[in-house]
Amino acid sequence: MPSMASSNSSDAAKINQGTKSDFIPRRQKIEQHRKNLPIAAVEKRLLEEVSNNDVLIIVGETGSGKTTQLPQYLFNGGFCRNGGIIGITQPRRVAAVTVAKRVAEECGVPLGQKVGYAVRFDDVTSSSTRIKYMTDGLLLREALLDPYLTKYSVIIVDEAHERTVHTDVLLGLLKTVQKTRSQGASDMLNNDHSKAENSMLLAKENDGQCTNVEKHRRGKKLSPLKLIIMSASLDAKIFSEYFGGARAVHVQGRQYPVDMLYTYQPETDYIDAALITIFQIHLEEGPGDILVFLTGQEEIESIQRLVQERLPKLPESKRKLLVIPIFASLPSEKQMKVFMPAPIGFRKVILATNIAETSVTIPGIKYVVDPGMVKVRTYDASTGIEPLIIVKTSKAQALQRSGRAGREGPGKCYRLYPENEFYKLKDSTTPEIKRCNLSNVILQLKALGIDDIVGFDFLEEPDRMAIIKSMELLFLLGALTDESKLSDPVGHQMARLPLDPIYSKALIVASQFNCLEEMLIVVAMLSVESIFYAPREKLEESRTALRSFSSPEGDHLTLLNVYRASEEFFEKSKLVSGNEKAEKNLRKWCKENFINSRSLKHARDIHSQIRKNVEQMGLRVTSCGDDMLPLRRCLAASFFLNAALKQPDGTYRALSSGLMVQIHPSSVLFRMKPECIIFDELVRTNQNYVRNVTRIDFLWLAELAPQCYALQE
Ligand SMILES: Nc1ncnc2c1ncn2[C@@H]1O[C@H](COP(=O)(O)OP(=O)(O)OP(=O)(O)O)[C@@H](O)[C@H]1O
Repeated sequence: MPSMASSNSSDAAKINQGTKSDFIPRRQKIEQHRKNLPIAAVEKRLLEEVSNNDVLIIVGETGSGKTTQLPQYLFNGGFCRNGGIIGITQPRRVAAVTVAKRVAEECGVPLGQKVGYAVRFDDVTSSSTRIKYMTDGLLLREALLDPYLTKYSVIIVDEAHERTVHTDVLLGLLKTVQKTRSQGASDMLNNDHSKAENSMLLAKENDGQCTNVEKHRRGKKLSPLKLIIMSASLDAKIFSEYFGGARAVHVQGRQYPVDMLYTYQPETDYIDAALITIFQIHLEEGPGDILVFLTGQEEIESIQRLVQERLPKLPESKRKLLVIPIFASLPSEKQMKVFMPAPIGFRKVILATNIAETSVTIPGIKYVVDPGMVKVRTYDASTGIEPLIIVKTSKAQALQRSGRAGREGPGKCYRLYPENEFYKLKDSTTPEIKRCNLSNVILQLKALGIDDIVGFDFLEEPDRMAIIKSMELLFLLGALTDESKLSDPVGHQMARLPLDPIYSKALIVASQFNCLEEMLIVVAMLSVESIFYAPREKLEESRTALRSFSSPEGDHLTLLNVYRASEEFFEKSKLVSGNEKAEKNLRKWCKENFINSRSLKHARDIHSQIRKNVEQMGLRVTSCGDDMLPLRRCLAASFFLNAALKQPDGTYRALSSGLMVQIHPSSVLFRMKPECIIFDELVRTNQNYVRNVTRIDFLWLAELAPQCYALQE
């Protein structure tokens, strides 16, 4: 058992927790709760600050009420007058959804009316929505259709300390939007350029050719935009400087104290230490649920298995422990399970990735276990590889994690490292923009009309090499012209699809190769994690199951076979037993075939969503039937940057980076080793492995991607 030292580092002011009876109606309880939040004491002052400052930075402790309360104060303070919307961005969809639900409840309105949310593929808002929670990525996409974000009177960028690439780009964009909007539309319509533009647009509108954006621009009066940047652990200075010395205010006080505990010694195996700590809390501490932060699905599933294996060894009275996982690739209805109360007498243990790190309040959580590790994607511009690596969290992340306790009553946070290690952690996380492939961002900026990427006013400039490499990739995919402008129609179509540029390209090419029906399935299946699972004790059986789907042409076609087989089974089952029973039967079918039913369900959802997208764009959804040649050629025509050639020793050379790679053992082509392949991703463990691989003909590369391969013949 890791021995823990308690620290009084929590300087939290304990405020009246109330000992009211549970019989008080829920609404009254919520009202009482709202009044007790630290932010409530400064409501009036905050409203004045927002009125007096166009940009305001708010820093306040976790749980003080920023995310849920400030939008309501602004609404009541008249900031939605004239129909303006208060938009609040979150780095993660689970936060946007759950906070919106909570705020709708606090306001006593149905979700989707006054209070709503919008995340990729899920919009729960209406024309009456005035408080809208959304992901930062979604607001960026909205800017494509409404470049001045005219429907918003206030935009709050929440959890800005996370510095996601979307938050960083959004801040740059908002800076320009705010400037333009404060100059006002009267200005726009009065200067000569705008007058000329206006009459041109009027003519177009009369001819019925005006787009929505243009209609909007024509004669629309722009009102000023208020911008608020918020976090619990924000380096206010960098944001303040970026916005020309913007005002920063601090909201003091925390709702409940959180007792911090550290180990005496560093832990050699944090998984084992987490497992022991879960049982230590369960057996020795009072009631309250446990939230454990892990780095990914694999770790979560392994701890879930270990807890479940050990439970039967406990005395019967201690076996009521319910393990619930939450990670990004889990379908959203499964994610929502963590927010449901445990059955009476049970304690919940939530195993989460950093998806549950910021903004969310998970009811019942009293104990947080933080091993101090996180998985991050990095980007090596010279090779184009984006390896996922496990690193120590920053101080900001550690604070956010501990902040998930102490939201409904006093809490405890178990950091599985010594206290002095905490002080050695980096203050904040390296901004994602400095460690990611920028092709998606560049595509979006270009679609917004921002052509000079290097000259864009970034909060922190990305690496030049990363910009150049990403532009090169977009150029080779045909999204950019020789002048680095968005190409028509391919570049514009790619920007409209909410997918990685290579996947978008694959869908666009597939419509020309008459295999879009199949490519939609392949892209949906590639977008989810681990379709197959192979339990150690049933390795042989799972291999046999996989063989029944496997295609000698490779993994993409194998994934297609799985999807088609599952659809066929589902449709037949639905005819016989109805929809609900068919869903249940499908889960059973998945289990028998060693397929991860959660991942398959997620792929089905993504499939129907992207199908809608391509149909709206007017792409032809036709099928190549049983002839898989067009699909493989289409994969070559879109994944050509991920092509590799077999070497005499059986390894492969990736053609665009020159890296030596091997086919991952999970691939159906692992033993077959065809001459030439394309792959979906390159992962670096002890070796460079390529995953999701398809056999192609080397000559197709020169034919289908001459911009890349013609000269190499
Ligand atoms: N879904 C919920 N269920 C129950 N209580 C909630 C819920 N959401 C919020 N609360 C309560 O409201 C308080 C304030 O939450 P809010 O998210 O506004 O704080 P915050 O200051 O934005 O915190 P953070 O910086 O961690 O996001 C929480 O501490 C919790 O007590």
